[in-house]
Amino acid sequence: MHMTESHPEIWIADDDRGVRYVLAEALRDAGLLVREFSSGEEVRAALREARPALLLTDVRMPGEGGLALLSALKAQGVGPVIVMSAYTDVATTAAAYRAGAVDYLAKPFDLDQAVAAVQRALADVPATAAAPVVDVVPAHALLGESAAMREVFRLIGRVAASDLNVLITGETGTGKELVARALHEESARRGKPFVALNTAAIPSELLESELFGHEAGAFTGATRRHAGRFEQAEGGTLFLDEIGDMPLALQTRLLRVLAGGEFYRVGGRELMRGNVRIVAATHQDLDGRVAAGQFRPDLKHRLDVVRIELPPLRERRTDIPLLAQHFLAAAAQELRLPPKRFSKAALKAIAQRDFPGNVRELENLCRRLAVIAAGTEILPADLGSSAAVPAAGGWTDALREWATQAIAEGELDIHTRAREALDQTLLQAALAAHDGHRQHAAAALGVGRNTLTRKLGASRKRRPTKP
Ligand SMILES: Nc1ncnc2c1ncn2[C@@H]1O[C@H](COP(=O)(O)OP(=O)(O)OP(=O)(O)O)[C@@H](O)[C@H]1O
Repeated sequence: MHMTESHPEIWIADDDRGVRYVLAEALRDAGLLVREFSSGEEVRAALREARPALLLTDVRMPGEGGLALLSALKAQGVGPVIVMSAYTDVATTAAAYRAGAVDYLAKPFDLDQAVAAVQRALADVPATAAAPVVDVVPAHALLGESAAMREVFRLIGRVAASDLNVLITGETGTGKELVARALHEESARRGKPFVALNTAAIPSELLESELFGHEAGAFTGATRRHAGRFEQAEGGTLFLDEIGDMPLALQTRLLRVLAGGEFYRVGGRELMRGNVRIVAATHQDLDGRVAAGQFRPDLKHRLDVVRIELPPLRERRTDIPLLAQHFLAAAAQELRLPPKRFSKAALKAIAQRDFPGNVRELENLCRRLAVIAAGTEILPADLGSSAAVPAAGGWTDALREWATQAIAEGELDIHTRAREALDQTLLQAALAAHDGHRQHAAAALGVGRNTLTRKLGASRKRRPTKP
Protein backbone atom coordinates (compact mmCIF):
# COMPACT_ATOMS: atom_id res chain seq x y z
CA MET A 1 0.00 0.00 0.00
CA HIS A 2 3.01 2.26 0.27
CA MET A 3 3.97 1.45 -3.29
CA THR A 4 4.33 4.19 -5.79
CA GLU A 5 6.35 4.08 -8.95
CA SER A 6 8.53 7.01 -8.01
CA HIS A 7 9.25 5.82 -4.48
CA PRO A 8 10.81 2.42 -4.66
CA GLU A 9 10.67 0.31 -1.55
CA ILE A 10 13.25 -1.33 0.61
CA TRP A 11 12.15 -4.81 1.63
CA ILE A 12 13.30 -6.39 4.84
CA ALA A 13 13.01 -10.15 5.34
CA ASP A 14 13.76 -11.39 8.84
CA ASP A 15 11.88 -13.73 11.14
CA ASP A 16 13.02 -11.67 14.09
CA ARG A 17 10.40 -8.99 14.64
CA GLY A 18 12.69 -6.87 16.75
CA VAL A 19 15.37 -6.68 14.10
CA ARG A 20 12.78 -5.90 11.45
CA TYR A 21 11.31 -3.17 13.56
CA VAL A 22 14.48 -1.27 14.45
CA LEU A 23 15.87 -1.61 10.96
CA ALA A 24 12.64 -0.45 9.35
CA GLU A 25 12.46 2.53 11.68
CA ALA A 26 16.04 3.53 10.95
CA LEU A 27 15.48 3.31 7.22
CA ARG A 28 12.25 5.27 7.45
CA ASP A 29 14.08 7.90 9.44
CA ALA A 30 16.49 8.08 6.55
CA GLY A 31 13.56 8.89 4.27
CA LEU A 32 13.08 5.49 2.68
CA LEU A 33 9.92 3.48 2.14
CA VAL A 34 10.08 0.13 3.86
CA ARG A 35 8.09 -3.08 3.72
CA GLU A 36 8.59 -5.93 6.15
CA PHE A 37 8.41 -9.69 5.65
CA SER A 38 8.87 -12.47 8.14
CA SER A 39 9.80 -15.23 5.70
CA GLY A 40 11.23 -15.97 2.29
CA GLU A 41 7.88 -17.32 1.16
CA GLU A 42 6.20 -13.99 1.91
CA VAL A 43 8.78 -12.20 -0.16
CA ARG A 44 8.20 -14.59 -3.07
CA ALA A 45 4.47 -13.99 -2.92
CA ALA A 46 4.95 -10.23 -2.92
CA LEU A 47 7.29 -10.47 -5.88
CA ARG A 48 4.40 -11.52 -8.07
CA GLU A 49 3.10 -8.00 -8.04
CA ALA A 50 5.97 -5.76 -7.04
CA ARG A 51 9.71 -5.33 -7.03
CA PRO A 52 11.86 -3.90 -4.28
CA ALA A 53 14.54 -1.34 -4.94
CA LEU A 54 16.62 -3.36 -2.54
CA LEU A 55 16.16 -6.38 -0.34
CA LEU A 56 17.73 -6.86 3.06
CA THR A 57 17.44 -10.46 4.09
CA ASP A 58 18.47 -12.61 7.01
CA VAL A 59 20.35 -15.80 6.15
CA ARG A 60 18.54 -18.13 8.52
CA MET A 61 14.79 -18.07 8.56
CA PRO A 62 12.32 -20.86 9.04
CA GLY A 63 11.41 -22.23 5.62
CA GLU A 64 13.31 -20.69 2.81
CA GLY A 65 16.59 -19.19 4.00
CA GLY A 66 18.06 -15.93 2.83
CA LEU A 67 20.67 -17.44 0.54
CA ALA A 68 18.11 -19.45 -1.41
CA LEU A 69 15.96 -16.38 -1.65
CA LEU A 70 18.95 -14.41 -2.81
CA SER A 71 19.72 -16.80 -5.66
CA ALA A 72 16.10 -16.88 -6.74
CA LEU A 73 15.98 -13.10 -6.82
CA LYS A 74 19.25 -12.86 -8.67
CA ALA A 75 17.95 -15.31 -11.26
CA GLN A 76 14.98 -13.00 -11.79
CA GLY A 77 17.23 -10.00 -12.07
CA VAL A 78 15.97 -8.44 -8.86
CA GLY A 79 18.63 -6.57 -7.00
CA PRO A 80 20.55 -5.44 -5.10
CA VAL A 81 20.40 -7.71 -2.06
CA ILE A 82 22.10 -7.16 1.28
CA VAL A 83 22.47 -10.20 3.48
CA MET A 84 22.35 -10.08 7.28
CA SER A 85 23.45 -12.85 9.55
CA ALA A 86 24.58 -13.68 13.03
CA TYR A 87 26.72 -16.39 11.48
CA THR A 88 29.82 -14.55 10.49
CA ASP A 89 32.07 -17.33 9.45
CA VAL A 90 34.01 -17.02 6.23
CA ALA A 91 31.95 -19.68 4.53
CA THR A 92 28.58 -17.98 5.06
CA THR A 93 29.95 -14.58 4.19
CA ALA A 94 31.65 -15.81 1.06
CA ALA A 95 28.60 -17.81 0.02
CA ALA A 96 26.50 -14.67 0.29
CA TYR A 97 28.83 -12.70 -1.93
CA ARG A 98 29.11 -15.52 -4.40
CA ALA A 99 25.37 -15.77 -4.61
CA GLY A 100 25.35 -12.13 -5.59
CA ALA A 101 24.85 -10.14 -2.40
CA VAL A 102 26.21 -6.62 -2.66
CA ASP A 103 26.93 -6.37 1.03
CA TYR A 104 26.94 -8.39 4.22
CA LEU A 105 25.87 -7.13 7.61
CA ALA A 106 27.05 -9.08 10.62
CA LYS A 107 24.49 -9.13 13.43
CA PRO A 108 24.32 -7.38 15.73
CA PHE A 109 25.01 -4.44 13.48
CA ASP A 110 25.07 -0.80 14.02
CA LEU A 111 21.95 0.86 12.58
CA ASP A 112 23.89 3.72 11.03
CA GLN A 113 26.11 1.20 9.35
CA ALA A 114 23.05 -0.63 7.99
CA VAL A 115 21.50 2.56 6.65
CA ALA A 116 24.81 3.53 5.07
CA ALA A 117 25.06 0.11 3.42
CA VAL A 118 21.57 0.50 1.98
CA GLN A 119 22.32 3.96 0.66
CA ARG A 120 25.57 2.79 -0.85
CA ALA A 121 23.88 -0.13 -2.56
CA LEU A 122 21.09 2.08 -3.92
CA ALA A 123 23.67 4.46 -5.33
CA ASP A 124 25.44 1.59 -7.08
CA VAL A 125 22.43 0.24 -8.98
CA PRO A 126 22.34 -1.30 -11.56
CA ALA A 127 23.86 -4.34 -10.00
CA THR A 128 25.79 -6.68 -12.23
CA ALA A 129 24.59 -10.07 -13.37
CA ALA A 130 24.43 -12.81 -10.80
CA ALA A 131 27.44 -14.95 -10.12
CA PRO A 132 26.89 -18.70 -10.32
CA VAL A 133 25.63 -20.09 -7.06
CA VAL A 134 27.71 -22.68 -5.30
CA ASP A 135 25.92 -24.47 -2.52
CA VAL A 136 28.65 -26.62 -1.12
CA VAL A 137 30.94 -24.38 0.88
CA PRO A 138 34.05 -25.78 2.45
CA ALA A 139 34.40 -25.32 6.18
CA HIS A 140 37.27 -23.20 7.45
CA ALA A 141 39.15 -23.27 10.64
CA LEU A 142 39.37 -19.50 10.69
CA LEU A 143 37.43 -18.65 13.82
CA GLY A 144 36.40 -15.41 15.44
CA GLU A 145 33.42 -13.41 16.52
CA SER A 146 35.02 -10.09 17.39
CA ALA A 147 34.06 -7.10 15.30
CA ALA A 148 37.59 -7.10 13.90
CA MET A 149 37.38 -10.69 12.69
CA ARG A 150 33.92 -10.17 11.25
CA GLU A 151 35.38 -7.40 9.19
CA VAL A 152 38.15 -9.74 8.06
CA PHE A 153 35.59 -12.38 7.03
CA ARG A 154 33.66 -9.75 5.15
CA LEU A 155 36.75 -8.64 3.28
CA ILE A 156 37.69 -12.21 2.44
CA GLY A 157 34.21 -12.86 1.13
CA ARG A 158 34.38 -9.72 -0.90
CA VAL A 159 37.73 -10.13 -2.56
CA ALA A 160 38.17 -13.90 -2.71
CA ALA A 161 36.38 -14.26 -6.02
CA SER A 162 38.30 -11.43 -7.66
CA ASP A 163 41.80 -11.99 -8.89
CA LEU A 164 43.15 -8.97 -7.06
CA ASN A 165 46.45 -9.31 -5.28
CA VAL A 166 46.04 -9.17 -1.52
CA LEU A 167 48.48 -8.05 1.13
CA ILE A 168 47.86 -9.47 4.60
CA THR A 169 49.48 -7.67 7.50
CA GLY A 170 49.62 -8.59 11.16
CA GLU A 171 51.94 -9.68 13.95
CA THR A 172 53.33 -13.16 14.05
CA GLY A 173 50.76 -15.88 14.72
CA THR A 174 47.71 -13.77 13.95
CA GLY A 175 46.51 -16.12 11.23
CA LYS A 176 47.89 -14.59 8.06
CA GLU A 177 48.45 -17.92 6.39
CA LEU A 178 44.97 -19.11 7.32
CA VAL A 179 43.52 -16.00 5.72
CA ALA A 180 45.56 -16.63 2.59
CA ARG A 181 44.19 -20.19 2.45
CA ALA A 182 40.65 -18.95 2.98
CA LEU A 183 41.08 -16.51 0.10
CA HIS A 184 42.17 -19.41 -2.07
CA GLU A 185 39.43 -21.79 -0.92
CA GLU A 186 36.73 -19.21 -1.48
CA SER A 187 37.94 -18.34 -4.95
CA ALA A 188 37.39 -20.01 -8.30
CA ARG A 189 40.99 -21.21 -7.96
CA ARG A 190 40.03 -23.72 -5.28
CA GLY A 191 40.85 -27.14 -6.63
CA LYS A 192 44.06 -25.72 -8.05
CA PRO A 193 47.23 -25.60 -5.96
CA PHE A 194 47.80 -23.31 -3.01
CA VAL A 195 51.55 -22.91 -2.75
CA ALA A 196 53.25 -21.14 0.13
CA LEU A 197 56.76 -19.78 0.22
CA ASN A 198 58.27 -18.23 3.31
CA THR A 199 60.66 -15.65 1.96
CA ALA A 200 62.45 -15.26 5.28
CA ALA A 201 63.10 -18.97 5.74
CA ILE A 202 65.03 -19.50 2.52
CA PRO A 203 68.61 -18.34 1.97
CA SER A 204 68.54 -15.42 -0.41
CA GLU A 205 70.79 -17.11 -2.96
CA LEU A 206 68.28 -19.94 -3.33
CA LEU A 207 65.19 -17.79 -3.33
CA GLU A 208 65.24 -17.01 -7.01
CA SER A 209 65.34 -20.63 -8.09
CA GLU A 210 62.74 -21.51 -5.47
CA LEU A 211 60.41 -18.95 -7.00
CA PHE A 212 61.09 -19.39 -10.67
CA GLY A 213 62.70 -22.82 -10.87
CA HIS A 214 65.92 -23.69 -12.62
CA GLU A 215 67.27 -25.76 -15.47
CA ALA A 216 69.67 -28.62 -14.93
CA GLY A 217 73.17 -27.22 -14.65
CA ALA A 218 72.03 -23.67 -13.95
CA PHE A 219 74.33 -23.55 -10.95
CA THR A 220 76.47 -25.89 -8.89
CA GLY A 221 74.23 -28.50 -7.37
CA ALA A 222 71.44 -27.99 -9.88
CA THR A 223 71.52 -31.49 -11.22
CA ARG A 224 67.95 -31.63 -12.40
CA ARG A 225 65.41 -29.24 -13.75
CA HIS A 226 63.31 -27.92 -10.93
CA ALA A 227 59.88 -26.33 -11.15
CA GLY A 228 59.66 -23.15 -9.10
CA ARG A 229 56.77 -22.17 -6.89
CA PHE A 230 55.31 -20.04 -9.65
CA GLU A 231 55.03 -23.08 -11.87
CA GLN A 232 53.77 -25.27 -9.04
CA ALA A 233 51.02 -22.80 -8.28
CA GLU A 234 49.83 -22.60 -11.89
CA GLY A 235 46.13 -21.78 -11.98
CA GLY A 236 46.09 -21.39 -8.21
CA THR A 237 47.41 -19.10 -5.52
CA LEU A 238 50.97 -18.33 -4.54
CA PHE A 239 51.32 -17.23 -0.93
CA LEU A 240 54.48 -15.20 -0.33
CA ASP A 241 54.98 -15.03 3.39
CA GLU A 242 57.30 -12.49 5.03
CA ILE A 243 57.49 -10.56 1.80
CA GLY A 244 59.12 -7.67 3.65
CA ASP A 245 62.28 -9.76 3.94
CA MET A 246 62.71 -10.28 0.23
CA PRO A 247 66.11 -9.04 -1.01
CA LEU A 248 65.95 -6.00 -3.28
CA ALA A 249 67.35 -7.78 -6.34
CA LEU A 250 64.64 -10.39 -6.14
CA GLN A 251 62.01 -7.73 -5.60
CA THR A 252 62.99 -6.31 -8.96
CA ARG A 253 62.66 -9.71 -10.57
CA LEU A 254 59.31 -10.39 -8.93
CA LEU A 255 58.03 -7.02 -10.01
CA ARG A 256 58.90 -7.77 -13.62
CA VAL A 257 57.10 -11.08 -13.44
CA LEU A 258 54.03 -9.54 -11.90
CA ALA A 259 53.97 -6.75 -14.47
CA GLY A 260 54.49 -8.97 -17.49
CA GLY A 261 53.11 -12.29 -16.30
CA GLU A 262 56.18 -13.98 -17.82
CA PHE A 263 59.41 -15.36 -16.47
CA TYR A 264 62.41 -17.54 -17.23
CA ARG A 265 63.65 -20.35 -15.05
CA VAL A 266 67.11 -19.73 -13.68
CA GLY A 267 69.46 -20.72 -16.49
CA GLY A 268 66.51 -21.23 -18.80
CA ARG A 269 65.69 -19.87 -22.24
CA GLU A 270 62.06 -20.82 -22.43
CA LEU A 271 59.72 -17.98 -21.60
CA MET A 272 57.14 -19.18 -19.08
CA ARG A 273 53.66 -17.70 -18.81
CA GLY A 274 51.92 -18.01 -15.52
CA ASN A 275 48.40 -17.59 -14.26
CA VAL A 276 48.89 -17.23 -10.56
CA ARG A 277 47.19 -15.10 -7.97
CA ILE A 278 49.60 -13.56 -5.51
CA VAL A 279 48.72 -13.24 -1.86
CA ALA A 280 51.54 -11.73 0.18
CA ALA A 281 51.94 -11.32 3.91
CA THR A 282 54.23 -9.46 6.25
CA HIS A 283 54.55 -8.72 9.92
CA GLN A 284 56.71 -5.74 9.11
CA ASP A 285 55.71 -2.19 8.43
CA LEU A 286 55.99 -2.32 4.66
CA ASP A 287 55.43 1.39 4.24
CA GLY A 288 58.26 1.99 6.66
CA ARG A 289 60.52 -0.32 4.67
CA VAL A 290 59.61 1.52 1.51
CA ALA A 291 60.47 4.82 3.18
CA ALA A 292 63.78 3.35 4.33
CA GLY A 293 64.63 2.23 0.80
CA GLN A 294 64.43 -1.46 1.71
CA PHE A 295 61.35 -2.27 -0.26
CA ARG A 296 60.46 -1.22 -3.79
CA PRO A 297 57.50 1.12 -3.78
CA ASP A 298 56.34 -0.13 -7.18
CA LEU A 299 56.33 -3.72 -5.94
CA LYS A 300 54.45 -2.73 -2.83
CA HIS A 301 51.94 -1.02 -5.03
CA ARG A 302 51.40 -4.22 -7.04
CA LEU A 303 51.03 -6.45 -3.99
CA ASP A 304 49.06 -4.07 -1.83
CA VAL A 305 45.94 -3.85 -4.01
CA VAL A 306 43.66 -5.01 -1.23
CA ARG A 307 44.92 -5.01 2.31
CA ILE A 308 43.66 -7.25 5.06
CA GLU A 309 44.91 -6.29 8.50
CA LEU A 310 44.80 -8.89 11.23
CA PRO A 311 44.74 -7.24 14.64
CA PRO A 312 46.78 -8.84 17.42
CA LEU A 313 44.85 -11.13 19.74
CA ARG A 314 45.07 -8.66 22.65
CA GLU A 315 42.97 -6.27 20.58
CA ARG A 316 40.23 -8.84 20.03
CA ARG A 317 39.99 -10.53 23.39
CA THR A 318 36.40 -11.58 22.81
CA ASP A 319 37.77 -14.19 20.41
CA ILE A 320 39.94 -15.80 23.05
CA PRO A 321 37.36 -18.05 24.80
CA LEU A 322 36.08 -19.36 21.48
CA LEU A 323 39.57 -20.07 20.19
CA ALA A 324 40.77 -21.56 23.46
CA GLN A 325 37.86 -24.01 23.65
CA HIS A 326 38.36 -24.95 20.04
CA PHE A 327 42.10 -25.56 20.45
CA LEU A 328 41.62 -27.55 23.65
CA ALA A 329 39.09 -29.85 22.04
CA ALA A 330 41.15 -30.18 18.87
CA ALA A 331 44.29 -31.06 20.82
CA ALA A 332 42.49 -33.70 22.88
CA GLN A 333 41.10 -35.25 19.74
CA GLU A 334 44.36 -35.15 17.86
CA LEU A 335 46.39 -36.54 20.75
CA ARG A 336 43.68 -39.06 21.66
CA LEU A 337 43.35 -37.69 25.17
CA PRO A 338 40.18 -37.57 27.24
CA PRO A 339 38.33 -34.31 26.54
CA LYS A 340 38.80 -31.46 29.01
CA ARG A 341 37.04 -28.20 29.48
CA PHE A 342 37.85 -24.82 30.92
CA SER A 343 36.24 -23.64 34.12
CA LYS A 344 34.59 -20.24 33.77
CA ALA A 345 37.31 -18.64 35.87
CA ALA A 346 40.07 -20.19 33.78
CA LEU A 347 38.53 -18.92 30.56
CA LYS A 348 38.25 -15.49 32.07
CA ALA A 349 41.86 -15.57 33.18
CA ILE A 350 43.03 -16.66 29.75
CA ALA A 351 41.06 -13.91 28.05
CA GLN A 352 42.90 -11.35 30.16
CA ARG A 353 46.32 -12.46 29.09
CA ASP A 354 48.44 -10.78 26.51
CA PHE A 355 49.67 -13.19 23.93
CA PRO A 356 52.77 -11.79 22.26
CA GLY A 357 52.74 -14.86 20.00
CA ASN A 358 49.04 -14.29 19.32
CA VAL A 359 46.81 -17.16 18.21
CA ARG A 360 49.75 -19.51 17.80
CA GLU A 361 50.75 -18.95 21.42
CA LEU A 362 47.20 -19.52 22.61
CA GLU A 363 47.06 -22.69 20.56
CA ASN A 364 50.31 -23.93 22.13
CA LEU A 365 49.06 -23.15 25.61
CA CYS A 366 45.88 -25.14 24.99
CA ARG A 367 47.82 -28.10 23.65
CA ARG A 368 49.98 -28.02 26.75
CA LEU A 369 46.92 -27.89 28.98
CA ALA A 370 45.30 -30.76 27.12
CA VAL A 371 48.32 -32.85 28.05
CA ILE A 372 49.37 -31.68 31.50
CA ALA A 373 46.34 -30.30 33.36
CA ALA A 374 45.35 -32.87 35.95
CA GLY A 375 41.55 -32.88 36.13
CA THR A 376 38.95 -32.82 33.39
CA GLU A 377 38.22 -29.23 34.29
CA ILE A 378 40.99 -26.72 33.78
CA LEU A 379 41.25 -24.25 36.64
CA PRO A 380 43.04 -20.90 36.80
CA ALA A 381 45.80 -22.54 38.84
CA ASP A 382 46.58 -24.83 35.89
CA LEU A 383 47.42 -21.89 33.69
CA GLY A 384 50.68 -20.98 35.35
CA SER A 385 51.83 -17.42 35.61
CA SER A 386 50.94 -15.07 32.85
CA ALA A 387 52.09 -11.66 33.89
CA ALA A 388 55.48 -11.29 32.31
CA VAL A 389 58.13 -10.34 34.82
CA PRO A 390 58.60 -6.67 34.02
CA ALA A 391 61.60 -6.63 31.79
CA ALA A 392 62.89 -3.48 30.21
CA GLY A 393 62.80 -0.15 31.95
CA GLY A 394 61.72 -1.54 35.31
CA TRP A 395 63.53 -3.11 38.21
CA THR A 396 65.80 -5.17 35.96
CA ASP A 397 67.39 -1.97 34.69
CA ALA A 398 67.99 -0.79 38.23
CA LEU A 399 69.34 -4.21 39.12
CA ARG A 400 71.69 -4.20 36.18
CA GLU A 401 72.99 -0.80 37.16
CA TRP A 402 73.55 -1.91 40.73
CA ALA A 403 75.26 -5.14 39.62
CA THR A 404 77.53 -3.32 37.19
CA GLN A 405 78.64 -0.95 39.89
CA ALA A 406 79.05 -3.71 42.49
CA ILE A 407 81.15 -5.73 40.07
CA ALA A 408 83.27 -2.69 39.30
CA GLU A 409 83.82 -2.21 43.00
CA GLY A 410 84.97 -5.79 43.34
CA GLU A 411 82.16 -6.95 45.62
CA LEU A 412 82.16 -10.70 46.16
CA ASP A 413 78.67 -11.68 47.35
CA ILE A 414 76.67 -9.97 44.63
CA HIS A 415 74.44 -12.90 43.83
CA THR A 416 73.54 -13.65 47.45
CA ARG A 417 72.74 -10.06 48.20
CA ALA A 418 70.64 -9.64 45.09
CA ARG A 419 68.68 -12.81 45.81
CA GLU A 420 68.03 -11.65 49.29
CA ALA A 421 66.77 -8.30 48.11
CA LEU A 422 64.53 -10.03 45.60
CA ASP A 423 63.13 -12.42 48.21
CA GLN A 424 62.48 -9.58 50.60
CA THR A 425 60.63 -7.54 48.03
CA LEU A 426 58.43 -10.46 47.06
CA LEU A 427 57.77 -11.48 50.68
CA GLN A 428 56.83 -8.01 51.74
CA ALA A 429 54.52 -7.56 48.79
CA ALA A 430 52.78 -10.85 49.55
CA LEU A 431 52.54 -10.26 53.29
CA ALA A 432 51.15 -6.79 52.70
CA ALA A 433 48.57 -8.17 50.32
CA HIS A 434 47.48 -10.81 52.85
CA ASP A 435 47.52 -8.76 56.05
CA GLY A 436 50.60 -10.52 57.35
CA HIS A 437 49.04 -13.98 57.07
CA ARG A 438 52.06 -16.15 56.32
CA GLN A 439 50.34 -19.15 54.88
CA HIS A 440 48.30 -17.09 52.46
CA ALA A 441 51.33 -15.03 51.49
CA ALA A 442 53.29 -18.21 50.81
CA ALA A 443 50.49 -19.59 48.65
CA ALA A 444 50.30 -16.34 46.72
CA LEU A 445 54.01 -16.54 45.95
CA GLY A 446 53.86 -20.18 45.06
CA VAL A 447 56.28 -21.24 47.80
CA GLY A 448 55.76 -23.41 50.86
CA ARG A 449 55.13 -21.90 54.26
CA ASN A 450 58.41 -23.27 55.57
CA THR A 451 60.32 -21.67 52.76
CA LEU A 452 58.66 -18.38 53.53
CA THR A 453 59.47 -18.61 57.21
CA ARG A 454 63.05 -19.58 56.47
CA LYS A 455 63.48 -16.67 54.15
CA LEU A 456 61.95 -14.27 56.63
CA GLY A 457 64.30 -15.58 59.30
CA ALA A 458 67.29 -15.33 57.02
CA SER A 459 66.56 -11.74 56.31
CA ARG A 460 66.15 -10.90 59.99
CA LYS A 461 69.52 -12.33 60.78
CA ARG A 462 71.13 -10.27 58.11
CA ARG A 463 69.06 -7.18 58.35
CA PRO A 464 72.00 -4.85 58.95
CA THR A 465 73.51 -5.81 55.58
CA LYS A 466 72.24 -3.46 52.96
CA PRO A 467 71.82 -4.91 49.50
N1 LIG B 1 41.26 -17.06 13.59
C1 LIG B 1 41.81 -18.26 13.77
N2 LIG B 1 41.05 -19.32 14.00
C2 LIG B 1 41.61 -20.54 14.21
N3 LIG B 1 42.93 -20.77 14.19
C3 LIG B 1 43.75 -19.74 13.98
C4 LIG B 1 43.23 -18.43 13.76
N4 LIG B 1 44.27 -17.60 13.56
C5 LIG B 1 45.37 -18.35 13.66
N5 LIG B 1 45.08 -19.64 13.91
C6 LIG B 1 46.06 -20.73 14.12
O1 LIG B 1 47.19 -20.15 14.73
C7 LIG B 1 48.39 -20.62 14.13
C8 LIG B 1 49.14 -19.47 13.50
O2 LIG B 1 48.44 -19.01 12.37
P1 LIG B 1 49.19 -18.61 11.01
O3 LIG B 1 50.31 -19.53 10.72
O4 LIG B 1 48.16 -18.43 9.96
O5 LIG B 1 49.77 -17.19 11.47
P2 LIG B 1 50.72 -16.19 10.68
O6 LIG B 1 50.21 -14.84 10.95
O7 LIG B 1 50.85 -16.64 9.26
O8 LIG B 1 52.07 -16.39 11.48
P3 LIG B 1 53.58 -16.02 11.02
O9 LIG B 1 53.59 -14.56 10.73
O10 LIG B 1 54.36 -16.35 12.25
O11 LIG B 1 53.86 -16.89 9.85
C9 LIG B 1 47.97 -21.69 13.15
O12 LIG B 1 48.05 -22.94 13.75
C10 LIG B 1 46.55 -21.33 12.82
O13 LIG B 1 45.82 -22.47 12.48
